Amino acid sequence: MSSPVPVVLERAAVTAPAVGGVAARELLSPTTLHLNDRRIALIGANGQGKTTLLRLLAGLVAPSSGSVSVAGLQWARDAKALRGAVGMLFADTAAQLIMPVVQEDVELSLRPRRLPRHERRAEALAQLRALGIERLAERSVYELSGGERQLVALAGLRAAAPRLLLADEPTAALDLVHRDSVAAALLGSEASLIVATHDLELAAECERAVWIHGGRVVADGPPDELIAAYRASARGLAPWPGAETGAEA
Ligand SMILES: Nc1ncnc2c1ncn2[C@@H]1O[C@H](COP(=O)(O)OP(=O)(O)OP(=O)(O)O)[C@@H](O)[C@H]1O
Repeated sequence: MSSPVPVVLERAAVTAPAVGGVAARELLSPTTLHLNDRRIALIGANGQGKTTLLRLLAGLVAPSSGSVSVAGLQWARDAKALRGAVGMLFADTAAQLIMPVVQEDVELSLRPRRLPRHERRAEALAQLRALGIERLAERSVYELSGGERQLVALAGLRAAAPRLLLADEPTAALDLVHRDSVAAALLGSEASLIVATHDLELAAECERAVWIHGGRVVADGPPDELIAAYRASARGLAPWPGAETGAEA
């Protein structure tokens, strides 16, 4: 197994600019994090900043202050190298599938590897088979269900073989059988994984969890401990982090 891809945030913050009459808003407070584990789960309630952090790591949003580096590289300087090294699976995969037919879409991800056509086809089919969706190979991407799209997008990402895989709610739309195959594919991948998820079973299988609340990292450590604390807050058995001190809940 390859060593984890180091991700370093030094007081990195994200601010959404003012739009029309809506004031600028800090989505992620200045955050310092050193992530160097193979499987990391981002947990927390809706709208607390998990996707914002993933978007920062994927280079989809620039830090408004501070810095972010992935494998020692920064998006502002090294975008070309990072594009090949980092892959993101979006929660809404509608925009992630580009080609009209499933197999062609997965093959597109294999282009940079410059394989002969027949090898590309075989590899694309192997990726679909690994997720239990070989039957979708000839289908139009426009006809797929939400869960099927999620699986095809993951097959394409795996084919691209990024070193760091960012996944936003990868199991949310899936039935139990496909949820298990996606969880196994993510957790068993050669790539380092940072996954934002409400699937606490998936989070529990990671090596480390980071709990994000109110745009801040409020806890960071072993998944079992963080999940127990998060459950207690979500069920009203403990205050939300920061609530005792009057910070935003
Ligand atoms: N471009 C933007 N402009 C303004 N606000 C934004 C923008 N993007 C996200 N937000 C807000 O930032 C907050 C955090 O959103 P984010 O998507 O990071 O949450 P999340 O923890 O991933 O939530 P969920 O579990 O619901 O996916 C939310 O209140 C969201 O409305």
